[in-house]
Amino acid sequence: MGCESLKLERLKLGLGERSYSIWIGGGILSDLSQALEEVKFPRKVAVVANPRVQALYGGALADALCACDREYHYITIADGEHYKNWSTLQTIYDALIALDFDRHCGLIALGGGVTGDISGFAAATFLRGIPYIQVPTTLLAQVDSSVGGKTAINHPRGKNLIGAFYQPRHVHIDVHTLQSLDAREFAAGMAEVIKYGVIRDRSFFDWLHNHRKDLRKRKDQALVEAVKRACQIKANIVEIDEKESALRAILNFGHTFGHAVESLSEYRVYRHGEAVAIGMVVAARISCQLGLCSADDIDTIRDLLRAFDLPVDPPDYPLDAWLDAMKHDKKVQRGVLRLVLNKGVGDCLVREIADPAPLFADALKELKPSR
Ligand SMILES: NC(=O)c1ccc[n+]([C@@H]2O[C@H](COP(=O)([O-])OP(=O)(O)OC[C@H]3O[C@@H](n4cnc5c(N)ncnc54)[C@H](O)[C@@H]3O)[C@@H](O)[C@H]2O)c1
Ligand SMILES: O=C(O)C(=O)C[C@@H](O)[C@H](O)[C@H](O)COP(=O)(O)O
Ligand SMILES: [Zn+2]
Repeated sequence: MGCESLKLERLKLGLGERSYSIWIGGGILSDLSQALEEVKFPRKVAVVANPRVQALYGGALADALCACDREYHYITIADGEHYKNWSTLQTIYDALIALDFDRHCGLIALGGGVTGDISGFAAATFLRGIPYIQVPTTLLAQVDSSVGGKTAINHPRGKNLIGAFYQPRHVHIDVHTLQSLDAREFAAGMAEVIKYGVIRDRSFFDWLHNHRKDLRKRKDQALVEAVKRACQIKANIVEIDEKESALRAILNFGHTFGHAVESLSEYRVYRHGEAVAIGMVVAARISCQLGLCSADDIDTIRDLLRAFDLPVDPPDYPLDAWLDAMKHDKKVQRGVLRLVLNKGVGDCLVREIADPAPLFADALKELKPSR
């Protein structure tokens, strides 16, 4: 693991008056003032974080907020995917009301994707919308959830079923925060990074393969490059289709099955990224069955996931349970499941699947760990 000095990278996500910058650097957590001034962020701020992240980075962020003359308050939420729910959202609303927040106050989400998604949804709905900033501290949040404005909470029957599209004013990514992540969380983030290569960019996929050792060692330069390329791919897609009327659905590769893995296991067993890793292998298998990729392509994808110690084998639930869980996927149209399928490695498409049962039965049989 290393902390070399790094150039600040600035990306732009262009959405007219809702455009914002994504800054990526090392050690930039303590230097938020320029970004806050650029977006005229409110003077009264609430930072949402869980106890672990608050203990690690709350002090540095508090110093940064003091340095730019912000009145700040911390709102502490419980740690874990199974707390991405109504009750935690209510905790945030209660705190904002107790702090006399008005529309000229702002939220900062400091943490992983759970904190980012729930804080973003609180910001979207409190007083019908207050400004917020994403300060992601997991790899998954830095490459995916902090960018693009999908905010949500889970429902026991399905992932992210209650939410809103609501863009942040700024995304502030400090890759040095990734040094304190445990190995499992780091790997979970790599699943979403690999996703971008599979759906959109073969050269990025190959770069990930060639730099897997540096990435596993969390070398700063490799991390910045991976985060930057991932955010750029996502930003390009969101700029074209902010609200997922078409193209954006490809960012859901591996998620139809992955979300079913999460909800069937009650959000307590698999990290989101782990579930997506399994879901991508299932999607690749179905792509192969439909003639869109070769068996070698499945192996290529699975091998890179395994190189980061990600799970690739679907857990053992009955076929009916899988099919029922996938009914709640947001890509379903008029009751028909739509899957994102890879064309080789580096390209993909979305296809309606009128009769998913035989395809999934076959994929699950083929992917049984004993083969
Ligand atoms: N909105 C989107 O576009 C989008 C995209 C992808 C995923 N998501 C959502 O993101 C969530 C998953 O996010 P996640 O993987 O970041 O999980 P998470 O937010 O639960 O964070 C994982 C763990 O890492 C800890 N942590 C955070 N930063 C740390 C750090 N720097 N050092 C040490 N520990 C740290 C957290 O306390 C937590 O225990 C899911 O709910 C998923 O649905 C949303
Ligand atoms: O940004 C998107 O669009 C994505 O689909 C990114 C996914 O990685 C992410 O997990 C997202 O939250 C899933 O969206 P959902 O609409 O299926 O809940
Ligand atoms: Zn995801």
